[in-house]
Amino acid sequence: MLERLKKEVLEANLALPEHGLVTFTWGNVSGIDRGTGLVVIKPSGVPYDELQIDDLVVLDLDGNIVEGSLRPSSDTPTHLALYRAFPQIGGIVHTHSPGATSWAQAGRPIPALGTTHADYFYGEIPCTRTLSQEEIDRGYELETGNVIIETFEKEGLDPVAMPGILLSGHAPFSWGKNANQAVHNAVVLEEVAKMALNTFTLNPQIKPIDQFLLDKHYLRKHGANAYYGQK
Ligand SMILES: O=C(CO)[C@@H](O)[C@H](O)COP(=O)(O)O
Repeated sequence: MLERLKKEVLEANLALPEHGLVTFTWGNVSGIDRGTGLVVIKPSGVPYDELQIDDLVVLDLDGNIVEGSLRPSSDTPTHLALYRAFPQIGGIVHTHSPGATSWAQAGRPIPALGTTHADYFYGEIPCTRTLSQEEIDRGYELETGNVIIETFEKEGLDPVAMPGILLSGHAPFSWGKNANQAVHNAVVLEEVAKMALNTFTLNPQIKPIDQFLLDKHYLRKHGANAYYGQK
């Protein structure tokens, strides 16, 4: 079942330690087949160097396990909530990458301080509010998804133009049209988080880049008039 998607999700999970985004079993990647509505996700707590394709878990969007003998990632409810709310996305990554996690723990959004940021994220990378005790008691991972969705609705954000977010006190989630693009965006989020930390150290008074420069860089890579690369 879903062999091609499973292969893509396995390779995307194995790319996390390759890019230095995870330590031990931290983090997870999933992908969705929009035709069937089935999601493939990493099993919970399995070391990446032991992960096999048959360990992956297949679920429907209600969280029912369709295939797999292992327990799915503990973050599965978050992934499923985002797939239900954001039909444009096909892959999701969660990590505790140190740079982005530092901003999340500080409860601060990452401002667009340069063109590297602007190439991938159309503006400030948002940070959610913290969850209440009641929300945590209701279901931490599901409410984590809900607070991400709430943030996007409140700030009027497009999940395609803003393929990531910071969970206050926790760590980042990134996404894309598929698992591989979600990993790419997770790598970029970590890079721009580290760059922003260093930029503020060099110049604490730094301000976000001008809107026209943000537009120039984002729109040269995305949208109908994109001209970057060989597409
Ligand atoms: O955020 C956390 C733990 O705080 C999780 O994302 C773990 O980092 C990975 O959990 P599994 O996917 O292995 O259940």
